[in-house]
Amino acid sequence: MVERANKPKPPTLSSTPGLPPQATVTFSDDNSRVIAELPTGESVTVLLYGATVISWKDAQGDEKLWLSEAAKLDGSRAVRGGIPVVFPVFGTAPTHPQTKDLPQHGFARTSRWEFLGKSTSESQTGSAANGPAVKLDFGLSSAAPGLDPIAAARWPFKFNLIYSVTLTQTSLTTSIVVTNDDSAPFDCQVLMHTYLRVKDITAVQVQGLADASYIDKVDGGARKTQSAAEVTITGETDRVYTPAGDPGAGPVTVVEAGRPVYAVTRDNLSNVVVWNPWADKAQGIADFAPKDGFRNMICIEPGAVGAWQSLEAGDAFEGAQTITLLG
Ligand SMILES: O=P(O)(O)OC[C@H]1O[C@H](O)[C@H](O)[C@@H](O)[C@@H]1O
Repeated sequence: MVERANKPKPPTLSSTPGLPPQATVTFSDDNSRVIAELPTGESVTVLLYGATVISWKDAQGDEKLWLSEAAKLDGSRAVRGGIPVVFPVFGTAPTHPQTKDLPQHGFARTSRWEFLGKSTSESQTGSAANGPAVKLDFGLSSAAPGLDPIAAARWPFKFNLIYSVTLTQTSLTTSIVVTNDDSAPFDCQVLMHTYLRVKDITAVQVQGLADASYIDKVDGGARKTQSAAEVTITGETDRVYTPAGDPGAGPVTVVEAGRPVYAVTRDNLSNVVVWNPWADKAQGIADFAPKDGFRNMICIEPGAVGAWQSLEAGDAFEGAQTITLLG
């Protein structure tokens, strides 16, 4: 049962001018969520609350993201699942003067964003046409009526965020541009808290993090190095990885029962958080359901959270992730 804060307007459906009829992309915007569906059946749903991607389905209708059955979709709390946007602080930062009073993961995920519009194009893989792609743009600024009021009062900077969600037949890209519209500099962190759906967490291996340094939040923030070639999940896992080299260098790949299923590539996002609450922690998270749902999810969270992004007045920061379906 979907809960809504306001009585929705009737959905509006429209096709896309500029594309041939057989390539019609379908849109629905009911003032609480935006849905886009490619002619081949892939779809994405974005809740305006938090600009949270709450569903990404392939052409067969198979869901790629994990969303808690107890997730609140009515704006009463951050969505448990999908892809919440973390800004301007990851976790909490009690010793950082600018963000010390903000709630966990900031306020982007608890603000109502504005839908700025949609655009379509032909996506390419190398030189091959890859069908239509659709891009949905969302905005949140310090002047927005939907800004979380409590959080905004605790972070009094002028800012602008543009968040874009791009769907192709084989991938989902989320990208963010943070602009400092203030006359003073500010520090921020950004992260895309992606809950990927898996069939059985005990059969999952995460590749692409070998030799990366990480902070182990389950072990009191100890600094470690990933010695095994693959990360496997056998208990509560909460690690902030900093892979060496350029963020664009190589994907983080989720392999399930020996079969690669997702490749996550990063653009200008230096960190990757790997999170699974496992049984005990899931038990204590009120909106986590079913309680054994930790078996069907793994969070792979690209972000810029290992250090502060210091933006001078007028400066911008841009980062993106692309999740590609494999196999
Ligand atoms: O419960 P939330 O505020 O949504 O946070 C969920 C999780 O987010 C990240 O993955 C952090 O690394 C975890 O420490 C945290 O538990």
